[in-house]
Amino acid sequence: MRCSFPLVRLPSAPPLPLISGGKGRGQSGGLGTAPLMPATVAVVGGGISGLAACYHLVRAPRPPKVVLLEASGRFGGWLQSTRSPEGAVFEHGPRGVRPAGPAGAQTLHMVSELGLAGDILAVPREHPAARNRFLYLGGALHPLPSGLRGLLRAVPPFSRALLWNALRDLLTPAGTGPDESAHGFAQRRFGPEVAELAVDSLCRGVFAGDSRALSVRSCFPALFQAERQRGSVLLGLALPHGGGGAGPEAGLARRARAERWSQWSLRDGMESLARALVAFVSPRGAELRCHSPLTHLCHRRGRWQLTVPGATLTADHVVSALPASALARALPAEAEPLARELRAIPAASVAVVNLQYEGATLPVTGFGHLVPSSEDPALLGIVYDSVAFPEHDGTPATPGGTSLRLTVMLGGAWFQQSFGDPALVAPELLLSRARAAVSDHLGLAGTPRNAIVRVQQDCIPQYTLGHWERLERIQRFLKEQQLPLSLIGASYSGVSVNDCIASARAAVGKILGSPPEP
Ligand SMILES: Cc1cc2nc3c(=O)[nH]c(=O)nc-3n(C[C@H](O)[C@H](O)[C@H](O)COP(=O)(O)OP(=O)(O)OC[C@H]3O[C@@H](n4cnc5c(N)ncnc54)[C@H](O)[C@@H]3O)c2cc1C
Ligand SMILES: C=Cc1c2[nH]c(c1C)Cc1[nH]c(c(CCC(=O)O)c1C)Cc1[nH]c(c(C)c1CCC(=O)O)Cc1[nH]c(c(C)c1C=C)C2
Repeated sequence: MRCSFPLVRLPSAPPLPLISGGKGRGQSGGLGTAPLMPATVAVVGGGISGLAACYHLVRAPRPPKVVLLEASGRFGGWLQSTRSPEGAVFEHGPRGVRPAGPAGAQTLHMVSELGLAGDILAVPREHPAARNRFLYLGGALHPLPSGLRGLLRAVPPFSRALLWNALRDLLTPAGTGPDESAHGFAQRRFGPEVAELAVDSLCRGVFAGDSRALSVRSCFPALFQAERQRGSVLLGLALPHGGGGAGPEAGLARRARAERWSQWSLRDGMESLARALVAFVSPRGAELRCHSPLTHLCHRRGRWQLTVPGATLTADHVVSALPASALARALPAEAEPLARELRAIPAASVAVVNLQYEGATLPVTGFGHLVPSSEDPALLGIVYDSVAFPEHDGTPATPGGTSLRLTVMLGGAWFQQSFGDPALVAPELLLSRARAAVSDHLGLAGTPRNAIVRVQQDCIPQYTLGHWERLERIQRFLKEQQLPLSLIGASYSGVSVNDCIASARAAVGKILGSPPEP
């Protein structure tokens, strides 16, 4: 079966007008082009991005027919929460969402409309889980410097007061290259110590990635822009900048600002956000199909044909909320230029080990600690879940006792070299590495009451050097071929839950010709 990806256009299917992602739309994110108001939209991939796309589509004044295809037997993608018989909640994917910025506010608006406002668990900015983060280095935990003390005095493991790094940033001329590794950028602007300890760990704690391979332009766009626009990262972040505060702040977002939330979760865990989206979109006409992996996607005579085992569907517009590599696998040979770019967006695997200890006490209190790659490449960090969200601890084994939840994250960009093939690694090995780390780093040597090991394969996309050019080539291909295909999700312009939801909203805005309400 041949598809019409090449520049050949059939006479019966004249090109439909394009809605460009450019002027006047006021939204970025969501790669792709769209005809005006398609009758049928197929959304592929039922993670938070695909579900959020369905949510915005069904809320349109005249919604198109919406079909969602999900390969697995459940919806939510990496939003995975387990509740133990004692009522403890364990997160195997995201555990906290930031309320800040327009994307944070839009997510909260959605949460509110889904009827979840009463389920929010918020962490205020003054809380230890918001204020304290640690580095594990040289066999000891070190608080990450904050406030004036960290600026003026040398705080181990840093050998100098951060003021010197700040001065270096103020005096170093802005870079001129189109992109740079996060490591190279930090080294140039703040010096080797900040690059090797702080930025190395930051990249591990957000992307499970290697700062020497990750792109500063794509992973930390605010830092990159700050340097380019103000000549200094610190000045750029401190001075007011255009954009940002778009849209009226109401409801939950206003409450989040008033109560100074730093992050939030949900009483039944993050997966309950996916469940609420399914419950919202299904009665509004969206057809949700799980166990329906897309195996082939092609564009013929102006319509999409989507092949899933045992069936072929047609649609006017496709929203791909798949990981880039999964979309590449479904494309026909004629779309090789697009598939090649998509395959070049890799993803890192993370072993997520949830542990719960009875009657244990942490030596420090905070969000958790990160481990620089120079200390132990295999061990990314440990989240002290009970500090941020004690409501998820469940009932302790003994009345009046305590039940401490921790999550150890292992592997990431170092998975293969540390543990071998993620598909073959023995869970017992990961569990023993995780328990050893908890014992060595935190002094908790007992037997955990609960232990869950999940190997999350290819779970965090890696925006490597030149990622922005890849996105431009993808965009150009879609535009030249006039393909009614939108690419959303973590593979492109931000991995956070907020970014994924924002990419879905922006793509639906382009499909419908106006930004979704509100
Ligand atoms: C361990 C971990 C911790 C994280 N922590 C945080 C955090 O604290 N805060 C935060 O904001 N973010 C966090 N994130 C990031 C965030 O959770 C993810 O980036 C986000 O959930 C990705 O959503 P998505 O819908 O784009 O992709 P996915 O969740 O990957 O969804 C894609 C879906 O497509 C399906 N699929 C694949 N192939 C096919 C096919 N051929 N046909 C049909 N369907 C297919 C998959 O089964 C999946 O359901 C974390 C991620 C991980 C893995
Ligand atoms: C140790 C590994 C990881 C930890 N969390 C993640 C990994 C790979 C994944 C992750 N964490 C965050 C995000 C969303 C990013 C965003 O823009 O909101 C993702 C995908 C949040 C986050 N976690 C840390 C930071 C600095 C951030 C960014 C937002 C913020 O500042 O809150 C640090 C951190 N992550 C982990 C630990 C143990 C840790 C610090 C102590 C776990």
